[in-house]
Amino acid sequence: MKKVSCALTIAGTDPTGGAGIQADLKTFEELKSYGMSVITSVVAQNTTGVQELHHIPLSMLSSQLNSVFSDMPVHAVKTGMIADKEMMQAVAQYLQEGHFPYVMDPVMVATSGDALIAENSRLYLRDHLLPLTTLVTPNIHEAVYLTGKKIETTTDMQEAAKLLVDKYGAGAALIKGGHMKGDAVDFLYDGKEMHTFTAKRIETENTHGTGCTYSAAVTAFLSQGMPLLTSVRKAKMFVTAAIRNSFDIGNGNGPTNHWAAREEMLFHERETIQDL
Ligand SMILES: Nc1ncnc2c1ncn2[C@@H]1O[C@H](COP(=O)(O)OP(=O)(O)O)[C@@H](O)[C@H]1O
Ligand SMILES: Cc1ncc(COP(=O)(O)O)c(N)n1
Repeated sequence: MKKVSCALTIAGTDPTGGAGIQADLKTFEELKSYGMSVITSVVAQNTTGVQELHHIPLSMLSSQLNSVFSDMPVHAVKTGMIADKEMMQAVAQYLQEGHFPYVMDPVMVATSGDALIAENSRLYLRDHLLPLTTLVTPNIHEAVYLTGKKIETTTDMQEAAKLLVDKYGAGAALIKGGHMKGDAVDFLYDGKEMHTFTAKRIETENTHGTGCTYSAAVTAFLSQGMPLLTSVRKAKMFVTAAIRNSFDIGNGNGPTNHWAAREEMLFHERETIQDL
């Protein structure tokens, strides 16, 4: 029998295919994990912003979760947009029982600035779901919200990563520097050590779905049994290549390129192996 690694995303949708569930499934596919998805909200959005939101009824959310967990192997889970407390509670039930890595992308606001989760539910995410994570992957704005501290420097980013682990109970925290100035530097704190991932900033406005793609890539590698540090290192390579080859389509922030990312990553890995 063929062995397969199964990754599940629990998130909202993007009909233009750049962010949310669609970006996650494209990423899983390119990285050779079997992709599964539970939809929390249907979002009418595109590269310019969010036009309308429809949250899936709670019973239907639970029913989808039950369909997956009662039948399929689940080797890693990521969550993205979960609109309110009740939905978070329903998801938490399944995560508490599972013995798989869990990556939380604490999605709050789309790249366009539109809110995706209720203001009064954001701290519920921190207080109830964060302690269940293997990894949480906030951008700067989300890290400020979750920690209540301002972030202006790379030292502030590292402090925030430590707080999320030491005070709020995340398994590990990856603070992303896409919204800082200069190089795209991310910090991973795993409870023991601080690791730095640096990529040259790519001059582009096409960053719709970068956070989704990054956390989905980490989830795919974790589903294949790779250690956290390796998974983040490879995911950083993947998302950087996806941004470098992004598509200039739509009238706003264009989407990233998943297939070019896979090709570039494979090429890079072959070169590295030859160098050894
Ligand atoms: N212009 C860019 N050039 C290179 N890397 C980028 C760029 N913008 C974002 N990144 C990287 O993309 C990933 C997603 O980060 P970020 O944009 O901060 O998250 P989000 O999409 O959640 O707002 C991070 O690894 C970040 O460093
Ligand atoms: C359904 C959904 N989930 C998440 C995002 C955030 O996207 P980004 O990765 O650009 O922060 C989004 N725009 N839509």
